Amino acid sequence: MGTVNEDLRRERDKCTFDITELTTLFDGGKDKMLERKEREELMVSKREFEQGVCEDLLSHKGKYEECMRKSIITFGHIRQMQREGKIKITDYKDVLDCLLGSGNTRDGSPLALHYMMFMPAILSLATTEQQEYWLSKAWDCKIIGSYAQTELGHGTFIRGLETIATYDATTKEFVLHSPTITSYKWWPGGIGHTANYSIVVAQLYTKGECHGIHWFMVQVRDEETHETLPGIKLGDIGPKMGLQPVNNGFLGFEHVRIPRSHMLMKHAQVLEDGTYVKSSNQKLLYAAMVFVRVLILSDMVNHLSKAVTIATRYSAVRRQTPVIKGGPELQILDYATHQHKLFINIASTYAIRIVANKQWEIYYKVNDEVANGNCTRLAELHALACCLKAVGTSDAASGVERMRRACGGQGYLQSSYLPQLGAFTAAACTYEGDNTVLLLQTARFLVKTWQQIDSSSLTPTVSYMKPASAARYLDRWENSVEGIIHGLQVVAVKKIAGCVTVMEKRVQSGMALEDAWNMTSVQLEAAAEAHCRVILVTFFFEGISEWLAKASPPLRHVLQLLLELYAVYWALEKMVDLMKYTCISGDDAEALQSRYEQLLSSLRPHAVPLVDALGIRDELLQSTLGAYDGQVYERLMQEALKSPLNEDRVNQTFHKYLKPFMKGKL
Ligand SMILES: CCCCCCCCCCCCCCCCCC(=O)SCCNC(=O)CCNC(=O)[C@H](O)C(C)(C)COP(=O)(O)OP(=O)(O)OC[C@H]1O[C@@H](n2cnc3c(N)ncnc32)[C@H](O)[C@@H]1OP(=O)(O)O
Ligand SMILES: Cc1cc2nc3c(=O)[nH]c(=O)nc-3n(C[C@H](O)[C@H](O)[C@H](O)COP(=O)(O)OP(=O)(O)OC[C@H]3O[C@@H](n4cnc5c(N)ncnc54)[C@H](O)[C@@H]3O)c2cc1C
Repeated sequence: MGTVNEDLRRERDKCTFDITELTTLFDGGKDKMLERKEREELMVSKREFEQGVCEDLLSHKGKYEECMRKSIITFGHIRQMQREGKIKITDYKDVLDCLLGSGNTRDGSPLALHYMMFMPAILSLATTEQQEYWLSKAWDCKIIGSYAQTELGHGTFIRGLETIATYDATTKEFVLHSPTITSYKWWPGGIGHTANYSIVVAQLYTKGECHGIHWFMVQVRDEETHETLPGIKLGDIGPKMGLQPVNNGFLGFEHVRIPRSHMLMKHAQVLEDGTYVKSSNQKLLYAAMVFVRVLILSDMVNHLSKAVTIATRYSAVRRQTPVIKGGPELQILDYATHQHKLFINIASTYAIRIVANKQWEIYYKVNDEVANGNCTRLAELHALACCLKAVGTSDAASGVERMRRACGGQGYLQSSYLPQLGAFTAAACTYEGDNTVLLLQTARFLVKTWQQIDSSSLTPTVSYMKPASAARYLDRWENSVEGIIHGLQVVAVKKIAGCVTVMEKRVQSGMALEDAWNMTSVQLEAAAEAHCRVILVTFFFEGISEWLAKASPPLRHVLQLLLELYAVYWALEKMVDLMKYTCISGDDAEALQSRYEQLLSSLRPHAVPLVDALGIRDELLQSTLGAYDGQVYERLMQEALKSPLNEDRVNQTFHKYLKPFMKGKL
């Protein structure tokens, strides 16, 4: 729009640190930042980018079609980069990072699952030869894939899936069948009208015996005509709360035959004669889910970055109520309650970015170990990925909702882009494992760790449990980031220990272990969350310390404020637990509250620069409220005028219904 809103300009004039310096750290280095900017520049400069109608105004079908057009721009660009050797399948995480961070659609993409699940599943579950065959096709988008695991009847309990794959040794084929309505695959992204292949999860039967769920490559549509193949039943599942163009669908099989080579056999195999060869570790079969959970945490950074950018810029522009009679109305950003809404979410954005990067490091390390036959840390990685996915998506979802409310009524408009971000983050709380279920998986690991604490050495992410349970550790409280981390560690350990004690008592009183677990599961979920809070604050602390070593003094100061705000906020949120389990006093708690309020004031001048540093360009932010120039009111009006309802001065329903109704004729 051109001129920058005066209030926003003033915010930027006051900036005390080098924004590019912070963007460089956030992006993971200068090269990565430049690559991202170059990629985004290329993408938005494409002629096709601007064309088309606003997705929000389209029908369910229209959204799919428009998003397909736009997705091809992004995915075409990714393929081009890959053909030029700029990105490699070995750096698959980076491929996904570019894809998710620089996506140009408003509400997801029908090709998302191809990259987010289909290819990761091939990488995790296919043999080298299978990868050579399938990945090259998928990587070049010669085939488009989906991932069909969830069924109408079962999502969480995957051992209860009903789709059957029976091996026929006479023809060396598997026969896929959906025996009941509840066995129909339900939710696979892209299956509705986009994918021609899908990875399908089914109960494997060979030589009359069931060996549990396994993963199969199944062609569902003709590669040329895109017609559904015989025996395959599929379609779209209809409008959802969001992510309309992701093209989630249903899929069923009527005795569909696929070659033996289409079972993904990296970990378990069926030999030609039908002999089943078990995986050295059956949990490796779940490897793709771990990868995607790790990926989802990274994706939350994109959504939260957008939400805080929109809300913070809008809050600098929006003025409401003079605090002194006759004086100017205040920027809403100046209200402490407003800072309380915004700043923790700005801090969370930085925290989740750092934690997600650390999780990737652990993921790759453990994966290398597994590739060399060492599965010692597999359970730990699973527990970590589960709780970080659960707490990360839940924090992102509540953060986005808070940003929506921080924008008042305007935040409720689709043109603000906050409702779509809300739908993205809400979906992430459910897909790839419902958050409660995942926290209970982490709790299971924590309980086992606690029960073996004296007899075995602890893996790194739970190593704090031993010192934190020592009496000496409990006797001190310190109002500092390190002190808060100690306190949160004590809380986590005490909660886990408490759950074990309660369960033991219940079992001793005659309850079955499973019932005792179920009855204690509200506490178990909370214990897993407490453990995750330890991880989040600790990783953020470690990551910021690394950034501080590279940062110039003005930036260092702001980063320290951000870290401290994050730690103090969570100490205050968890005050009941801290009071219950540590020696924190009422005075300490009051001092923390007062420090928190000081931190809000200290961060106030840095709010706009901190979101500018997230580096989201307007074309990707796609928000009337969040654009860099802050011309909020002009954009809101412009978008409102595009509403199809404004095409007619008098809508036909006036004559058809309203007028007769008002005249008492209807
Ligand atoms: C233009 C371009 C723009 C691009 C923009 C892009 C926009 C994006 C758009 C959005 C895209 C949407 C993407 C959506 C992707 C979602 C896909 C899905 O949901 S797919 C569907 C996802 N569905 C789900 O996630 C389903 C969730 N359910 C599950 O994962 C499982 O059923 C379960 C884990 C809960 C239990 O499983 P069960 O077999 O009953 O296990 P038990 O409890 O009996 O425990 C047995 C033992 O196993 C252990 N263990 C378990 N897992 C693992 C593991 N992974 N590893 C290691 N170990 C593991 C466990 O610890 C235990 O150990 P121990 O204690 O015995 O030693
Ligand atoms: C937008 C979106 C995209 C998706 N994409 C795909 C896809 O591409 N491919 C695919 O296969 N699937 C996909 N899914 C499905 C998704 O993975 C499942 O919805 C998810 O795993 C939850 O399973 P469910 O829906 O069966 O819920 P349920 O398991 O029925 O859960 C319902 C409720 O019961 C609770 N519950 C269930 N079991 C337990 C338990 N043991 N202990 C305590 N509480 C429990 C849960 O916490 C939850 O609150 C997608 C879902 C969404 C929303």
